[in-house]
Amino acid sequence: MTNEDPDIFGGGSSVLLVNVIVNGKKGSIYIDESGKIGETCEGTNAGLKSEAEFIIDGNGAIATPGFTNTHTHAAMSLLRGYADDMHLQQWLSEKIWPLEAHLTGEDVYRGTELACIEMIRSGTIAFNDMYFFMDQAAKAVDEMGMKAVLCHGFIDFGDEAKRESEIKATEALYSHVKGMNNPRIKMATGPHAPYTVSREGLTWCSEFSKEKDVHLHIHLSETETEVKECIEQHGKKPAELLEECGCLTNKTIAAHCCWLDDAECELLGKYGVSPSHNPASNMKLAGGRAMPYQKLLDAGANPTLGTDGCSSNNNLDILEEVKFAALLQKFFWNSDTVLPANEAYDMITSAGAKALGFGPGRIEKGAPADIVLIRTDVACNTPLYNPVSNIIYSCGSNAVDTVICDGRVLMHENTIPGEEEILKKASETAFDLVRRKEDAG
Ligand SMILES: CSC[C@H]1O[C@@H](n2cnc3c(O)ncnc32)[C@H](O)[C@@H]1O
Ligand SMILES: [Zn+2]
Repeated sequence: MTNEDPDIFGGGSSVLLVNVIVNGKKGSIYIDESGKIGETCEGTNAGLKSEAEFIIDGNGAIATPGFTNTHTHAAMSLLRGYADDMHLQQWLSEKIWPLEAHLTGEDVYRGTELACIEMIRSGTIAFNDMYFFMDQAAKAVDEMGMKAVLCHGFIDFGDEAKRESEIKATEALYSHVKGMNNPRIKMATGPHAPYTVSREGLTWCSEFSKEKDVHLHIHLSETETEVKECIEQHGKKPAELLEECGCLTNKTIAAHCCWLDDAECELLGKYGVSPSHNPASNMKLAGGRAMPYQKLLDAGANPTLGTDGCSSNNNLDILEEVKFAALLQKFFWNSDTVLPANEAYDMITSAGAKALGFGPGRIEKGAPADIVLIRTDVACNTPLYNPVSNIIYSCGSNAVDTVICDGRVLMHENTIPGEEEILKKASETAFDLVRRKEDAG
């Protein structure tokens, strides 16, 4: 592949991808100035060469739809390696929340930039994010050229004053994102979890989501303890509580979903919820159970994949995650056929894109040009009997060569403009955050 002109990163240009494998055949893809796929065809399509401002020779690369990460806390990239090998509640209350209390908007901006770099490197073009100072996350996403659904993590612990401030933060994010007028960036409501948000808070979030037609992003049934406590406190299982509060819709993304029982899977299916499977985080925090993927799919839900934050994973590599998902499902449910490669691939392409409302997640005429080129001239892609099998099971992120989001080239020939400076700033910011916490005692 050649990168003769650095302006290839600018966006707003027509690009012709030649010599790529697209939908299983050797061919070309034309991307128009508006960032849409104009045409895909077999062969080199010499006719279109004269129209395109840039030509990228894929040198036999696989052209795949860009990947979607449906659950993360991007700026937690700054907390990578800060607290490992702990029980979830202890990890959150003793290490993570005390450090997060010192976060600033600048931290979230730098952490989200770093997260974008990491996600782009694994072929991710869109993500669903829950954290704090989300106007700063939005600024980073805007500059990095990715797509994201952003929510302020809403926690009230049943306290009315806290609820009022969370409502204000959510409303402020709504106005901010609306004002940005960037179709790649959307907001959602983000009730953190049934164990951290009151019924009133959950109901407010569901009503606001419906009124504004935005997504709702929540953690659901990650641990057995939270399920038991929900039944003790509310006399209901967590998914039933969410139904009662209006939180289950086809714009709901529910992270983890490990401990759902059959009836709760049916509920998520009935409302067309998108569960986000987070296998690395669940294994690391020893959640004890894998998301019931097959039950959710059969019930009509839209299972997708997320990495969770960098403190419980500890990276944002969706290709590593998808392999974990395909393996964990088989291991935990003792079935060698559950979550086959083609379904795992759907989770990170079409299902993920559907969950966030970012196009079909397929390479087809008229779709947003969200395209990733994966090198085939590397050991892990040799031989290439089945591109989808290799993407899920063998190739890994170091085979990702070029990433295009809405027609804008974000990475080309393994290069992301500005990466060195972003890593430097993120490292300084992370150490400064920990120093501020230590200084405060
Ligand atoms: C209020 S913003 C999001 C909030 O969630 C915390 N978090 C990160 N990972 C997890 C997890 O696996 N379960 C529950 N909560 C998690 C994060 O640290 C933020 O405080
Ligand atoms: Zn999470």
